[in-house]
Amino acid sequence: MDEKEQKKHRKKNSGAKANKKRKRHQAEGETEEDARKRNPKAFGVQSAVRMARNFHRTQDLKTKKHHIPVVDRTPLEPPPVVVVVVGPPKVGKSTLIRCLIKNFTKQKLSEIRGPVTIVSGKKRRLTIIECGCDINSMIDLAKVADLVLMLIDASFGFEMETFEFLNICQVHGFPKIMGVLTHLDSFKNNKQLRKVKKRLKHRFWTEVYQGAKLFYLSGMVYSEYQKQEIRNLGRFISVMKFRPLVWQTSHPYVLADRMEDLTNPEDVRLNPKIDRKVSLYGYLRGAYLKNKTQVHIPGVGDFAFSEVSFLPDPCPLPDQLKKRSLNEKEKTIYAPLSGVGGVVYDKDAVYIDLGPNYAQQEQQRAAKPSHELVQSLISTNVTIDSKMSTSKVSLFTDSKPLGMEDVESKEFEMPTEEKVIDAETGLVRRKAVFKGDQNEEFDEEDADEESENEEDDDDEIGEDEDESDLSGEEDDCEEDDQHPSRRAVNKVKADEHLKPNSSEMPAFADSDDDLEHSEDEAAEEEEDSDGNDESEEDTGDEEELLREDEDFMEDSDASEDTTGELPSVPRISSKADHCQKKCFPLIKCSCSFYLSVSKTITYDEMVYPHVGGSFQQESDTLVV
Ligand SMILES: Nc1nc2c(ncn2[C@@H]2O[C@H](COP(=O)(O)OP(=O)(O)OP(=O)(O)O)[C@@H](O)[C@H]2O)c(=O)[nH]1
Repeated sequence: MDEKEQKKHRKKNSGAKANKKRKRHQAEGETEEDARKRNPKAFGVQSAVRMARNFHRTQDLKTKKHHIPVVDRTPLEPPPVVVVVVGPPKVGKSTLIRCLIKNFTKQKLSEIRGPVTIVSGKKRRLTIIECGCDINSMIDLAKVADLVLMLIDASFGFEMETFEFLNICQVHGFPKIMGVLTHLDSFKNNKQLRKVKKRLKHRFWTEVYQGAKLFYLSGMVYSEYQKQEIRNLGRFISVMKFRPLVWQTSHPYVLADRMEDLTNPEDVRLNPKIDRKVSLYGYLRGAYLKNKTQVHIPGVGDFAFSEVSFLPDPCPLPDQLKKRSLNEKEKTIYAPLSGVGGVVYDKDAVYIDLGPNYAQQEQQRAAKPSHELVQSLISTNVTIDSKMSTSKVSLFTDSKPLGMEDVESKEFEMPTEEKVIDAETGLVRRKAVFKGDQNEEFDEEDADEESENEEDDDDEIGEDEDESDLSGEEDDCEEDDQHPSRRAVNKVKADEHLKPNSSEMPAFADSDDDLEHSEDEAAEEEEDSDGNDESEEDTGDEEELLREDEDFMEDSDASEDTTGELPSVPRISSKADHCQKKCFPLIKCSCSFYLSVSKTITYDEMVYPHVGGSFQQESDTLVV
């Protein structure tokens, strides 16, 4: 019987016995070298390819370690990481910033202007800024960027802006760059989508580096990118590590997130090219900043600070308590240029943020017209009286423009004010009463009577109702041989012309002078209207017709008085003063805009943020 060959005994490599054996060998002094000698085959080169691969790997690791000794000067509480969102026009930069802000802070910013600082984690803040498509903005922001989100429209492919920015980045050292593909929803075919993604990815890797991170935003839901994708991107940004760039760590620099022009607005008005004194606010990055050092402001030039001071952190990191995530209170946002930032203490004022909703409403409702009003008031060189006398107003789209002569031609009158107390709410409402309203009432009554008698004057009543038909028939008022009801219709027409005229100057309507005047006027108008009523009671008679015409002329006189007072200087100037006080920061903004584009002005002790221009390395410090 053949005995089955027994399995050979395998030496134990682990366990108590093996450990005992190993210890014994060590005690005897046998090293790895000895083991190699004892069994050279086991340690010999098995495969040349594997050997080469191993060699490369160890070399790679060694070179990686060479970077580590770079001194990281970031303080214990580091400044916010500068995230620059770059891309061609309409690629979705603003949408992405809005989504990121919403993701981190649960707040919606309708309009994004300038840098927005948010707390993104327990130890990280982000300053997100959109980079315009002009080369100057790119140059300036490439210097200060820690992370670049490079947006690419996948439906279109790469655009020149992307490559321009990449080239610019090479000058001062490459910041971290992440690609973001948008407009992926425009692909209906999955195969094509995959192909495009692959092509763009490889192109991106060639330009940036092999394996550079590329995010895909696959489409929009209610004008926002998909929540999960934004969350992933946000998470990635908030845990990402940054290697300090030599240029950035060796230069102190400030990315100004707020600016106040401290120059007296009156001086600026008198001389728009006056030297300005400007305060810039922002986090200091890179290195320490000495007082009275020279600073370079891109696009403007080199200047010296007059003063540098510490301010409380407007967007602080949360307290270092042992917890996993931020609570709602800690998710702060600071974006003064976009109108967000709570209470802000300024050199000469305190600003209180009234919340995003309020800001939006204000912007939509009141702010915009008042901007224009204030700006036009500041930039005006001629008096309002003279302007009013030469200006013309077109009340309806088809009507001929009305000048001062027309207003003085005794055809129109201002409405009178009637205070109406609301019985339910007790509110006092200021109703504008036109003479024509009474005429209208009369017409209606008259028409009722006439309709009972089945007369043909219904057409005129129809005209009365149809305001638009009346607009182009001003000259008819002067004709004396008209039917009285027709006359009344024309008066209504005149009043209607005045209605928009009064709304031409809404800003002056609530001044005190105006109110006082309106009361006087109201009394006057009441008298006039009484007269009118009398005249309207008897129609068809020629004498009455003439009398009515006289009344009309009187009314027109009244209207002349009213309209004559509209452009009077005290009323307007008082309102203008009021506006100036109310909108003070806006005035400063408008002036600063002017300065930023003008380079012929000489400035003294002035610092000014301007994203544009090239950096000359004459000064140590950079303020963007
Ligand atoms: N379908 C689709 N539309 C997008 C996508 N991304 C952005 N949009 C739309 O593109 C338009 C432009 O978006 P914005 O965020 O204003 O683009 P932008 O780059 O900030 O534009 P500029 O500031 O003018 O350069 C908006 O109407 C977005 O709704 C996307 O992925 N898919």
